[in-house]
Amino acid sequence: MAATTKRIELFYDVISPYTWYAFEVLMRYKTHWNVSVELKPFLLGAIMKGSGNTPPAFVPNKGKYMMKDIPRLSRYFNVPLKLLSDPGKSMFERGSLVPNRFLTATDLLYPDHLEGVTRAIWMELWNKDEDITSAPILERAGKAGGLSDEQLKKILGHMTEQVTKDRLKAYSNLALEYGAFGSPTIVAHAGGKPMMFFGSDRFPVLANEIGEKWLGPDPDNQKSLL
Ligand SMILES: N[C@@H](CCC(=O)N[C@@H](CS)C(=O)NCC(=O)O)C(=O)O
Repeated sequence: MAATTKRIELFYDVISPYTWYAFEVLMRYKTHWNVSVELKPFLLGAIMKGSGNTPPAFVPNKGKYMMKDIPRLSRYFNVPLKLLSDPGKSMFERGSLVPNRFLTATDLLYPDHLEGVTRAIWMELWNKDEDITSAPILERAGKAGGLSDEQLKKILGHMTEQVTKDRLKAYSNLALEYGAFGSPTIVAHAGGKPMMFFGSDRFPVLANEIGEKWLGPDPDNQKSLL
């Protein structure tokens, strides 16, 4: 009998720090687990609205907790994430529509570059504290992610095309259909019904459910904690 082809969908918004951790873990595990990983940019604002949720930082004590939790997790996951100087401005005033359209257009035109460009945008916001709604910063991220000047020009022109807006909406709606209420939303397909997981802290459980081994957050790093 042919082995089941396992796949994992990562629905993600680059505005979410926890999602950077989940993204790197999945990219590391691509070569360890018998799975394919599909990157699906979505809009966290649409997920919050569609599910009737609110951002956790709106609860003051959760917000304070996150300021402590996020740096701890940066060390645990071995991801160079740093706190933002003005989270309100970066996360709620500027929001994530522009970078998500940039990523969606990248996915539509040059899907092989989506992983690299996504990582580079996370570096700009969550490591360098830059404005990821600004065209020069997106262009810098695009180049760091391997795009040529010509490709970048096409992507920037494609960001406001209907097909890009529709795709972003479709991925947000699909995530809501799976039961999403936040980011990261991870959907595992391993033969039975799709299994939805929320958070970068569910990997040991996910591994157990799909019959793969959890070797800690950074399986190629000897010091990785289990
Ligand atoms: N426990 C999760 C928390 C993830 C999280 O708080 N994600 C935020 C966005 S940065 C969210 O969408 N939260 C929705 C909620 O907590 O209901 C983890 O460790 O990854």
